Amino acid sequence: MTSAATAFTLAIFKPHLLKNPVAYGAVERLIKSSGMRIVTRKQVHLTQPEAEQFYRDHQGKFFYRRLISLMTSGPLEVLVLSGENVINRWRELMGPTKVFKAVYSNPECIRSLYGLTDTRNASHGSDSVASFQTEAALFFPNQEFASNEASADNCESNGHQQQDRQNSS
Ligand SMILES: Nc1ncnc2c1ncn2[C@@H]1O[C@H](COP(=O)(O)OP(=O)(O)OP(=O)(O)O)[C@@H](O)[C@H]1O
Repeated sequence: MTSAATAFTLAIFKPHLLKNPVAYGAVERLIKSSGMRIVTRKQVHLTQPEAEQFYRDHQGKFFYRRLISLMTSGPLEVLVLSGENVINRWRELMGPTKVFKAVYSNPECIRSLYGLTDTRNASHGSDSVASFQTEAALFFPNQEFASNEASADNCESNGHQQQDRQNSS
């Protein structure tokens, strides 16, 4: 059965979040308790050209170099999440881009709890369906993400298998 309400987003746990097992576990629990599903996930260590491609829209901004430096500083985890209105729900869970603002406006959000600076703000989330499609094509070029419950569920088990393979490699 096709569900128009099922959607996808691409989430990234930035390198400093991955290095903190307590924060990593807490964010994972937040995702699960919010009802979003983890469709697939993998850890990658971006090269400089890959990070520059991912953040090409920010080229020239004052924080661009430090952003590329952060995103290439160690492994990060990329996840595809699914669920109703998942783009907005994940962005809400993350909170505002700027950690200082996050702390005051939403003390329970991920960036408030685990962000260190405006750049090292713990996580990323697609901001639109078009962004999700571009980002998913970069990180999961051989996977299709179909908007129906059955394929999301199938993908979830595939995702665990993929994670298991990566953990064992
Ligand atoms: N003013 C800033 N100072 C320092 N770093 C910034 C600033 N604005 C954005 N960044 C960094 O660039 C990333 C991308 O910025 P963008 O404006 O797209 O924010 P966002 O949509 O909230 O975050 P993301 O795209 O990572 O989900 C941010 O997550 C943050 O790491």
